[in-house]
Amino acid sequence: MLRFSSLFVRNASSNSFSMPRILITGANGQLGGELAEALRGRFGPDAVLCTDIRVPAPSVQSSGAYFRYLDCTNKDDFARLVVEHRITHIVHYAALLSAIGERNPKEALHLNMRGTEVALEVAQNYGSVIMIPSSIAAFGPTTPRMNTPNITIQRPNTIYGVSKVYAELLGEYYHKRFGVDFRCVRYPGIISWKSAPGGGTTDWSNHAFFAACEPQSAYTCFVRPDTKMPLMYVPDCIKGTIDLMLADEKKLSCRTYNLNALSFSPDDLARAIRRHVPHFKIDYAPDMRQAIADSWPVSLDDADARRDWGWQPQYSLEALTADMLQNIMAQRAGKK
Ligand SMILES: NC(=O)c1ccc[n+]([C@@H]2O[C@H](COP(=O)([O-])OP(=O)(O)OC[C@H]3O[C@@H](n4cnc5c(N)ncnc54)[C@H](O)[C@@H]3O)[C@@H](O)[C@H]2O)c1
Ligand SMILES: C[C@@H](O)[C@H](N)C(=O)O
Repeated sequence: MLRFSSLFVRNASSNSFSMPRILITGANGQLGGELAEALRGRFGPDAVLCTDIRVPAPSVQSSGAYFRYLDCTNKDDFARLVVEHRITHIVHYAALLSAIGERNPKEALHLNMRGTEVALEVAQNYGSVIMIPSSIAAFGPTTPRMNTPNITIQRPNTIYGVSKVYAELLGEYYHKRFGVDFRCVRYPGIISWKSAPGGGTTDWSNHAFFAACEPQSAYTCFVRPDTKMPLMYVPDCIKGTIDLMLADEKKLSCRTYNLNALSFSPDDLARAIRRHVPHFKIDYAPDMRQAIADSWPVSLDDADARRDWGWQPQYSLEALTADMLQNIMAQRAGKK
């Protein structure tokens, strides 16, 4: 059920909060609804305000979270929602991802850069904690690809990657210069079944599961079979995000953290899917996304996140595969 923000305001009785009140930008994307649902489960029905420029996605509607229209590049509108809803935490998700960003570089430049600037300004002006996810896309072809360190060479060659480095550095600047409580995780490619991915280079890892559950059970993959990439199941991503958001500030030795979980290729995934769907077929037609994938890490060193705030992913490739297939099949049978 979709809820409306007038109820949200009615329950905000003072300016001091023992519970966080979290605004998510770009909440209609792959990750927003899942995060909203987890946060409401943890902090109660009034804890989350989802915002986006599209009508609420099914995952946002089923999360039960309040929804308001917000173009995150509009500073006045953004500030108004933060004030009216007594927001204590901002999760800035709105962005154009890697592949779609290369098709629309000027649009990506505006949304990803301006959106970040506005979100940080609002966080500074109203004292909100701000989480902005970065990505494996913040690395580039000259970065060490195996066990990529937290601090290393960052010379990405996509507009999305450039914008993620900008978000990391600008957030750290706002932290040092203005005391903004900026927190950032570099997500790998995220795999989920409730919402489709938004146009990235890791989308194959989602598409293959949905194709496997079609009657013909066949998928044509846009990167080569041996393209190993860092990937993660959405429950691990959401848990990591919330854990960092709530972590004791004194324990944070840095503001931007690598998060690692799994590394696998389309060929590895096809073998895992065939353990459940033996007739699954995969073939390959690499396109421009191959060059992007080849410029990104294979795995990340996430020792800092493990040490500082206890990051620990739960899902293996086998567990993720079984859970994805079971949920997609239940969804198709009308049971989800
Ligand atoms: N999904 C992944 O695999 C992944 C991996 C690494 C990092 N991330 C980061 O996590 C965040 C969320 O990713 P996602 O996969 O949910 O993205 P997505 O592309 O699925 O969703 C982005 C959302 O932003 C919204 N949006 C576009 N323009 C907007 C505007 N002007 N104002 C407000 N909203 C606007 C879109 O309508 C969309 O709902 C992004 O910052 C992304 O870079 C995602
Ligand atoms: C990796 C991540 O940022 C996104 N899934 C992309 O491929 O663009």
